[in-house]
Amino acid sequence: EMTKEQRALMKAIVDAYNRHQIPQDVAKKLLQEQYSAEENFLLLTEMATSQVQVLVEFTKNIPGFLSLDREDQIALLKGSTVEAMFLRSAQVFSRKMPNGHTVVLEERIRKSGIPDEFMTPMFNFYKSIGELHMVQEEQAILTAITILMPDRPYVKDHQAVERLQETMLNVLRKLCVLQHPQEQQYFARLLGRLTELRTLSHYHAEMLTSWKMNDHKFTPLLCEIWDVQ
Ligand SMILES: CC(C)c1onc(-c2c(Cl)cccc2Cl)c1COc1ccc(-c2ccc3c(C(=O)O)c[nH]c3c2)cc1
Repeated sequence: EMTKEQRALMKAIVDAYNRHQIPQDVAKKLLQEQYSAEENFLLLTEMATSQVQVLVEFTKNIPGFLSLDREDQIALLKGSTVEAMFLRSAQVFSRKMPNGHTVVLEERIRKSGIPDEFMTPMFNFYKSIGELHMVQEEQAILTAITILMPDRPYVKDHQAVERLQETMLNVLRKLCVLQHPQEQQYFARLLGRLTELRTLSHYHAEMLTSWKMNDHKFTPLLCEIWDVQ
């Protein structure tokens, strides 16, 4: 059973996860603008920039995050943004957005100059997340666990991050038993997705390089968080 503290922690994280979403007018743009590769790239850049802002706000609401060393907070954000955005966009796909967003988002990603060799692993990941049928609480806590990864580059106080992440892992483990009682290994499968996220973030670094080579422009926020340009 979950303790009172664990239930309070889960509520705080799920509320933050729901409170911070991409503004609807930005998400709606996916449906409106036309389909040139240039236009798609610009739209995805706008979505990513908006999503980074949403992630920063969500992260600040993770209990204990703001008590971490400031430089470690930055290191965790920089190190986890791509993975958290793969998780978030995967959830958008598995949510089967009502007004066809999913199809449009997939189309725009497929036609945005991303080299084909990254498409397969990316959409395999989206499929594997969809098959898990995560509940919202699991999505929110898994995102927090991804952000609180102690072995990100440049993290100094490894232990402080590990303590926070461990608290989240304990909540997630209990939540999985509650939500998927018939699936013994559900928790293990969820954590397996975090390994897949690491591979995707390596692919993403190569995607960035190939976009940079073709002189694609990013926003100042993305340049800062992804150390491009
Ligand atoms: C700079 C650009 C070209 C880029 O580089 N790598 C990636 C990239 C890609 Cl192409 C795939 C995965 C991860 C990244 Cl960073 C991207 C595009 O990133 C994103 C990030 C996030 C959304 C995203 C989030 C939420 C919602 C949402 C809702 O919540 O209601 C409704 N629509 C959503 C859309 C889309 C695209």
